[in-house]
Amino acid sequence: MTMQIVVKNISKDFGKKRSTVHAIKDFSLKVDHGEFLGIMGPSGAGKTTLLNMLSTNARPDHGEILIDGQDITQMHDHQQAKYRRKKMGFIYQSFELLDSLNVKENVILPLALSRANKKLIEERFNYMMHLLNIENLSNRNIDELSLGQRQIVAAARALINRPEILFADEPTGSLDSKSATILLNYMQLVNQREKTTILMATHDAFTASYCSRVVFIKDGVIFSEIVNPGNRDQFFEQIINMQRTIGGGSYFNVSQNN
Ligand SMILES: Nc1ncnc2c1ncn2[C@@H]1O[C@H](COP(=O)(O)OP(=O)(O)OP(=O)(O)O)[C@@H](O)[C@H]1O
Repeated sequence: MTMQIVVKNISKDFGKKRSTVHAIKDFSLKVDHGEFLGIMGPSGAGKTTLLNMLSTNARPDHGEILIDGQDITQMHDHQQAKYRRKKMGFIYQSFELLDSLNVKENVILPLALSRANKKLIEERFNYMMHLLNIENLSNRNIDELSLGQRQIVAAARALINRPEILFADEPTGSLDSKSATILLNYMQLVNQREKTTILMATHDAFTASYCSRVVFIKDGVIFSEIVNPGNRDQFFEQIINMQRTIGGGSYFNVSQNN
């Protein structure tokens, strides 16, 4: 695999002088093409701030973020917006599906916005619905779907324009364990079939056990990392142990999905 993302010494502060929060501190990271990377750490560790900077939704105060050699922090806002539309997909806990549109209209939205031709839109739509096994939901309204179904539909929308990088922030946060498992299996499938790089922040050890590597953040810096040994149960145990080492109290959810 080749290097896709190179983060060099980025930092991000919030607030004014006296009450400054150093959310991310002199942070460096490398991610290969096709990795499924988990980002874990206690509440307030900086996970969301990091994902926001990697996805051009926030700018670091210092440092560089190279994606395939290009420093995305140096782009103008409109260039970043175009870059996001073309290369990135997003799955967040809150879905952000539009209630006024049906499933199909929601899923094809990213392609429709980038004015793709109709044939391509139909092809990609059919492929995604088939891949995620939700063809039967095409004509439903969003308010007729279960939480789990909404999350899978949100995943289909995030993936329809074949993003090179998929960002997921607590994607299983509002799902029961069955729906979470279904979504994670699909994410893994997409990672393997489409070679999509996935960057996922989560508190949940079961969710993280689907990753190929997990980095643990504490107080804005990398605390440690673990590579999946090729066995999910074993990886799960290693993740739980690392969570215990880092601390962060009961906020870590180690049992819900297992
Ligand atoms: N817009 C903001 N304004 C001020 N402080 C912020 C802002 N966004 C984040 N922070 C602070 O930066 C630190 C890192 O927050 P961040 O949301 O990245 O953590 P996190 O690891 O994602 O936490 P959680 O697991 O609770 O979502 C926290 O101390 C947070 O309070």
